[in-house]
Amino acid sequence: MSQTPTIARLNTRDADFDARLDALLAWEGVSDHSVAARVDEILAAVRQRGDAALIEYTQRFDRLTLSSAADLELAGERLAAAYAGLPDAQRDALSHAAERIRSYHEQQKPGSWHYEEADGTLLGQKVTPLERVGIYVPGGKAAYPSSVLMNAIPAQVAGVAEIVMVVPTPDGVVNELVLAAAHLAGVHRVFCVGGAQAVAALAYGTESVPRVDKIVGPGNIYVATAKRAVFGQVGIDMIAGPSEILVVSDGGTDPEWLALDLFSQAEHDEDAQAILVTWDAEHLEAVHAAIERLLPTLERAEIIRQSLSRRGALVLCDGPEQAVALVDRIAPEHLELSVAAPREMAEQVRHAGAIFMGRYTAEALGDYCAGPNHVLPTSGTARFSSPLGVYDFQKRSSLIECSAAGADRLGRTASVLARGESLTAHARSAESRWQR
Ligand SMILES: NC(=O)c1ccc[n+]([C@@H]2O[C@H](COP(=O)([O-])OP(=O)(O)OC[C@H]3O[C@@H](n4cnc5c(N)ncnc54)[C@H](O)[C@@H]3O)[C@@H](O)[C@H]2O)c1
Ligand SMILES: N[C@H](CO)Cc1c[nH]c[nH+]1
Ligand SMILES: [Zn+2]
Repeated sequence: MSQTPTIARLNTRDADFDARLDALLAWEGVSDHSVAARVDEILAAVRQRGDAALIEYTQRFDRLTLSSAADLELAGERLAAAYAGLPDAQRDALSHAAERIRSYHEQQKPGSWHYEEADGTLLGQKVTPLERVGIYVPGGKAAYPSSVLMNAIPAQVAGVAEIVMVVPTPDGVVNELVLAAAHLAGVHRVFCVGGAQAVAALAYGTESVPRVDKIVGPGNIYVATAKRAVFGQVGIDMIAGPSEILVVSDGGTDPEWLALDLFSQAEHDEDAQAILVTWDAEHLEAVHAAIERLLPTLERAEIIRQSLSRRGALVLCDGPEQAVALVDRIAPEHLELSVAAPREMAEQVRHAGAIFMGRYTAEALGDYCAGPNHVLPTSGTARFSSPLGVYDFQKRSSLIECSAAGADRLGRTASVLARGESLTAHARSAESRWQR
């Protein structure tokens, strides 16, 4: 009986390489009709029946029975108590991570700007924080206090007035670190709901959950599909689905380090993706051997095994240039450049959510405390999306103030263009301010 291999082996020289890689990259869930149909049904139910539907779905998918809608929300004192009750080591680590994330995001803060032309006309851009945002913190297969910090801190730095957090608490199990992180990061309200129903509640509002202006944060296929579906009703940040890592190695890094780096993302979800690309055939064998050796030692071995066998790959390519071309084709969420000259290689890369440079930079450090955001575009959307940042929590308004002379000068150009469009009311509006 043939056994499913732990991880696929691909060679760019094989005739079926492109087809096999494309099949691995296709994230089934995104186009899966049954997921989309279920999400549509959930969104419609929450939109129509509000809290009642939210309670039903929470019972069905998170096995949490709530006696009333009021139980959906956790009080601020509960968050503060969680923070106060943490062991010192956890409180210190959370604070250290929060400080580093805050410092990094402070650098992103764009200000309003304007300039004046010679005739006194002023042009500019006013930056305004969003009023109320919803942050989705995943919680189905693992608890993510780090995601609380990564979502809430940039919102706070941007000056958002109200941060509403949703997080599933399967079987009613509340994670103290998640609550403590919410307290530390200045989250205003926390609701114990997850999945598509939580996204629906934030998008449409229910009797208990306030409707928000934008929903941000990562989640599984139900969350990602729901965010895509409500876009337009509310803003969304990006599609941040199951985690991904692409490691490019020149053969000089300890194979066990790389095996663990691949595991670190594979352990998130059976749908997560971990890929190694190298042009050193012996090294590929060594990483493969390290995977087989270390996998049984991991607590989440079963999730990792499924993720690696379904969506993982060890790819042998011809050299660094081909490796960079593969990176751009895959556009991974996380890219590790485990090579001798990582900065030079990073300059060649166009598409990746975050680039981790050098043999010592384990992607896991970025997940928790390096400082940059860990909410990143997945499934190839790094081609056009960026990491979650302060800019996601702000919007911009253009500023225009014409002097009398400026109104005359611009009015003459506008008049010609408006008449060219046969929009004569526009033309006459501009002409009415001419100085004659
Ligand atoms: N891209 C990023 O920045 C980033 C960061 C952290 C985590 N992640 C990813 O987020 C995901 C978290 O997933 P998770 O499952 O642990 O938590 P989750 O909170 O995203 O999903 C749990 C919810 O999914 C819903 N659900 C589960 N099965 C369902 C079903 N059969 N039908 C309808 N709804 C169902 C339930 O409502 C449940 O509350 C992982 O894929 C992880 O890799 C991504
Ligand atoms: N790797 C995840 C983003 O894809 C973030 C995370 C949180 N905790 C651990 N990892
Ligand atoms: Zn991670």
